[in-house]
Amino acid sequence: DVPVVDIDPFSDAFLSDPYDAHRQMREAGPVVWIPAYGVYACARHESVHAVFNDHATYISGAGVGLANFNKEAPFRPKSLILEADPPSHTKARAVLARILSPKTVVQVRATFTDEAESLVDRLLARQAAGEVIDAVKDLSEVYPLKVFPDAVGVGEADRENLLLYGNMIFNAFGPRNERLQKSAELVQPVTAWIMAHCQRENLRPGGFGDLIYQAADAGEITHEEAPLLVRSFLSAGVDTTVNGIGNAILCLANHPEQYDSLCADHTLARPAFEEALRFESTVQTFFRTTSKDTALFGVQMPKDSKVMTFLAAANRDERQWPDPDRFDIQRRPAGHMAFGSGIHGCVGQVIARLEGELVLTALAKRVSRIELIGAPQRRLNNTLRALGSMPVRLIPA
Ligand code: HEM
Ligand SMILES: CC(C)Cc1ccc(C(=O)O)cc1
Repeated sequence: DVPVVDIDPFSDAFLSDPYDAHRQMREAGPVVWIPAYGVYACARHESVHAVFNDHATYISGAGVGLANFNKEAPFRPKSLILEADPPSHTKARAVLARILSPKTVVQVRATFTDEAESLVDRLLARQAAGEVIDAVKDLSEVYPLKVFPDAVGVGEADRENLLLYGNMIFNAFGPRNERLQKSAELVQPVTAWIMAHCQRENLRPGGFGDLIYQAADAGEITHEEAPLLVRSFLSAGVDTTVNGIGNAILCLANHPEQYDSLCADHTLARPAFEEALRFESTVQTFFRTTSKDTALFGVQMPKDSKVMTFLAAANRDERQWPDPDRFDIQRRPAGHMAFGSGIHGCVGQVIARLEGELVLTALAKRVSRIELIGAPQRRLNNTLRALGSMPVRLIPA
């Protein structure tokens, strides 16, 4: 029967350094049982991929966190896309996929590029004037908070609410632990601010948010659904890229020879960002729920069971990747699970890749080395691999 793995995947120790426990779970089998939370778990690439690609057996409608919406009320009104199954998922997905499309990337690339290059220029000027630059507070938290809300059409004021909200939402996919309670202390004012900025009158005409209301005008979705889909942009569109970019900068600071290759060939910016997503996996875990009694790689699971998928563990599975614990920007990590897979695979990934590419390119053009001048501080989160601070010296090119 199912191998048991006695770990707590939401403890500080695990979240600070999960890699040995990932290996333990992979070695134990394709599907294991975590008694601490009463969940099945998949840490191998083959089983994580299998779960994401069978959306009828492993559903999202009962929540993609630890909480089973068949048994307890959601932390907030359900997402119409993330926490939905076909057929309702299909229409919402089509609307967001059209807004966050490769064509959109062409339209925003110049603006996103200017923002990245001018931000790095300003950081070098501040450093030359004697300031210590923090690659999290001054760069990876700043850039996504400028370009994406601008594109959605959110006003400039109080945007730090987007970071507070993201932190809370990603904690809410985990257990109701002290970490979630702390981040939920602000839930009232932050949620009020978020919902206000999902209303059409607070969204710039023609921005990504307004385009959702235009889809409602065209009858693709209802006007009641529109604000909740804008909420999806505000929930998923910032804290993810903040940490995707932060993790990529840390990887390059920790592997200067890789950064040298990037500086010698800027076309490596996109593969470098992709390899950082594989190596550090911004989104570490999330869940599905079995829609019927089923068996996965020989392990029987009853209907209504929670299945925890460890994307970060799948992304370092030696059965899938040669030398998986080596950060290598020349690797082509196609097939990684950092954006998920299947019908719920990240609908914003083209925007995420654009932001990552442009920040790394702006750095590679102007900075010959990123030196850590103090230990980076992690920001522990139930779901995200996140950084709190990273003091650096940016050696000008
Ligand atoms: C490095 C950045 C990002 C990472 C690592 C990431 C990761 C993911 C993952 C793993 C999923 C799958 C969730 C599931 O299968 O249940 C997902 C879905 C999603 N992502 Fe991203 N994401 C990123 C950036 C973005 C951005 C910039 C947006 C823009 C709005 C976005 C919007 C969404 C939405 C709406 C979904 C739900 C899609 C669906 O359920 O069909 N994400 N993302
Ligand atoms: C990695 C995913 C779980 C990120 C995410 C969060 C929230 C939403 C939403 O629709 O609110 C969608 C995607």
